[in-house]
Amino acid sequence: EPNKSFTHTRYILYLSPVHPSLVPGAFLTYTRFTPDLLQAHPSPPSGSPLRFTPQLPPVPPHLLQVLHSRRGALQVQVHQAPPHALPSIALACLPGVPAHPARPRSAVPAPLSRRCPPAPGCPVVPLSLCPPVPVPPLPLCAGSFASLSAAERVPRSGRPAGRGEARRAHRWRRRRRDGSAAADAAPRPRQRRAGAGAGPRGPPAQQVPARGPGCPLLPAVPGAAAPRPGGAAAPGGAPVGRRAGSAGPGSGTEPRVLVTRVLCSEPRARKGRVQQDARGRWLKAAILLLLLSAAAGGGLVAWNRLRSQDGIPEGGMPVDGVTEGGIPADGIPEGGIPADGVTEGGIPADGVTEVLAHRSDHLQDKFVQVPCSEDYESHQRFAGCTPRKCGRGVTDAVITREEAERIRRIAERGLSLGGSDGGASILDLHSGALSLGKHFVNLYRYFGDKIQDIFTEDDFALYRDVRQRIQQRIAQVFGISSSAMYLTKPTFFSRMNSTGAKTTHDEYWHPHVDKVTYGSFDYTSLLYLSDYSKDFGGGRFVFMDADSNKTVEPRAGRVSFFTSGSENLHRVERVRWGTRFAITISFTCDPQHRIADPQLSWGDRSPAGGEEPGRKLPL
Ligand SMILES: O=C(O)CCC(=O)C(=O)O
Ligand SMILES: [Fe+2]
Repeated sequence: EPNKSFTHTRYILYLSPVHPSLVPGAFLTYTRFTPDLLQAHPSPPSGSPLRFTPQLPPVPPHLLQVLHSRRGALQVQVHQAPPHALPSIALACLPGVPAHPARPRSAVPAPLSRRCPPAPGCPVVPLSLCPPVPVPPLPLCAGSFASLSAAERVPRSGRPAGRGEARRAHRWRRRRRDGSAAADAAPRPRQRRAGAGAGPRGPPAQQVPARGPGCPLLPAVPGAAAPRPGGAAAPGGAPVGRRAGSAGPGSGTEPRVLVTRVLCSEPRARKGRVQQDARGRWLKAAILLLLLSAAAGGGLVAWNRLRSQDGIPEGGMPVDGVTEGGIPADGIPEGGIPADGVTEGGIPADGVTEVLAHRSDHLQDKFVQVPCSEDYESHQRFAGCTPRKCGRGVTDAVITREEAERIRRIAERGLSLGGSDGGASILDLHSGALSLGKHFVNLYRYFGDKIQDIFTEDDFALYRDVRQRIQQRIAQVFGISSSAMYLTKPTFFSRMNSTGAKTTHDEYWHPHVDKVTYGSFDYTSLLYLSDYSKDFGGGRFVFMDADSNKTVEPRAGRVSFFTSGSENLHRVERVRWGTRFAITISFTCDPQHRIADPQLSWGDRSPAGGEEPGRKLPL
């Protein structure tokens, strides 16, 4: 429902542990609005084979951010940039996953649904088609948001809403027409169930109590007392909730999934209604005056800081449709409206962003340990390799700037043969993939033995040497054996600039978890080949932690490495100007996903010949 008063919305999906399909190690998946960006989020062992599908248009993908995933609950945030409508969410069962509690872990499907063929074998069935199972009522907790004032149930697919539901929806509409604050705060009953073609949704129904400290996130209580929305205003705003479970006659005992929508910012209109006395106004004016004089004095300092921090080029302001202040010419700042203190990718505008590595630093060894996520538990563990210690490190002491320069020239030469129409091009010497226009070609097939005019043995030797040194450093820092970890795919050069994306492949700025996105990764490393704020602006790497963001400013020769699970959710800021080069070098603990170092001879593919680019190495 378009609502200009709100800037972002949180959906909290509570996965009922009583769902019949709950099996250890099953997966919750979500999409980022476009099917080909379909990503799976491996849920913890008690997870649910539920598919979470925000509707495709009209909210652009970069407005969705997975905030949090925990046993039984996934929290996503949608940054709403008016006039985009809020997305709908459809939840669906993945049939074919037998409801068998004793299902062995090893039989769990691969976590990446991109690898799961959409059909047959992996059809998405709307939640409402899942077999209803009566469950005992459970106590309801409302999460950390203080007052969820409204919730609603989803009628079963194909079944028209009951008369009670229709009546309540009507009442809601009437309140809304009357302009009551309660209706403002309440979600509009949905007309269609997302993705399922279902009839009208239930009305706003329940007010749930504030969650006490230590109150766990629990699924919905069927048939819980259901005061009307608007009864209790949230402190500091009017968050509203939306619940979806199976509804209908008897459905009070069939909660399966609870979707809570929390509108996180206060309606602006309300702020305007706040009375201010004359003293308050005078105080405001005085503060403003103070701020203005401080701003005048500090302007120069701020400008200089901005130049170095945000990578504004010496020659002036960024180009390519990006205006001063980083607001693209389309009027919507990158990632939506940064009201409510949040900008794209959840970087809080209130300064809760720490710099892990400044471009100007020369870091010997920086390492920050973070608790491992449970992601590794849903995969086979490999002794001496699978992360037990998780974290992120940055070093400028493994690869020299000269070596980075040479590697960068390899990337430039390779990418000069192709290049994406959009802002992100890749060159994967292992698989041969090279961006070309809106597609990829195979370098080795396309250019054959001409490859040897482009790259030399020395280039490939340096590439190998560099990756081996990075591998050794990772092994040393994480206390594992270098020989127990293997290069995996994709390992690739990236070239990013401020050209607008032409395909989803160009959208490199989305928050993601490498283990989810790429499957086989256990350790990710990035070797930067150009300098932030000198060669390009924007394009910082951002670890997105729950409490703050931590940035790594690229610098030629800088190696950033981290465990690939969701303890290291991250994104790359959009490049504002210039060109950014990097290599993503990835490692796996699973020998099955091992790949070979690239060979120049791959360009000379005799029928008998040699290893296939990108082919997995035999065990
Ligand atoms: O280039 C970067 O800084 C990060 C790239 C990245 O996140 C990835 O390749 O998965
Ligand atoms: Fe990544």
